[in-house]
Amino acid sequence: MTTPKVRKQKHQNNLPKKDKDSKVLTAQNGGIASSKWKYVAAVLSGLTLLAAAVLKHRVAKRGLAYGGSNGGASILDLHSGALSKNDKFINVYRRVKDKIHRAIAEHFHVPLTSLFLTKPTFFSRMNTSEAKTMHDEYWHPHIDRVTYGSFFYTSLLYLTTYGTDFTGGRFIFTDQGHNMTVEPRLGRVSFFTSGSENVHYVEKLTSGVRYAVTISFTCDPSMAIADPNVR
Ligand SMILES: O=C(O)CCC(=O)C(=O)O
Ligand SMILES: [Fe+2]
Repeated sequence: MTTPKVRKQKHQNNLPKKDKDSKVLTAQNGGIASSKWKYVAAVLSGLTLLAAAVLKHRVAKRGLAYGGSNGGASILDLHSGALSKNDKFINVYRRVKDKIHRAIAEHFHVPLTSLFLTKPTFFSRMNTSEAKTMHDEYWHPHIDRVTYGSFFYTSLLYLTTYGTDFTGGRFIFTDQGHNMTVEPRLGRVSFFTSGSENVHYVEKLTSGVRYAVTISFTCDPSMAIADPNVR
């Protein structure tokens, strides 16, 4: 969505037909679905869900309202998420980031110490406005490792709910055999390996506004970004 490399993958835009084994993880059922390379978790609960709701209002909505593209997709790239507060720092998404970091390490059997936050890590907003630049074209099937370079693992935390806040905008994994559709839901987390095994796209929105956070991790220490030890 954010780099020119997306355009190079445009030839893949013949949207594949869903195979009969495809799974739809609906916004209502709150379930868990996984395969070897992907995992869609149940919604966050307790304080982490509260943290997601706070992120939606304080960072995604307010932050993106400060700018915004003329087309249908906007991002606010925060990388480490460090924010000055009085005489120290806080991290605006530490609670959810730590939770997802642990979950990826556990699911993919990677030691926590070999899994580093990388960039871009960003908030996104999508709406039904007509695309004005290629950065607005989020609906092309793509491979995150190609698009973003440093990603080994992609995670998505959804801040709005399909069917309530927007329509269209479902996330589709296109691989045959493990075809999966994810309906975003506030607090739902999805993570997957960022390579060619997980080609995916987001359907065009047909109404409303969709907010999400993409938090990405790498196993290459040279691509790690500072993750300040802040509270
Ligand atoms: O917001 C989403 O569900 C995914 C967006 C995406 O695929 C990307 O930014 O690379
Ligand atoms: Fe992607």
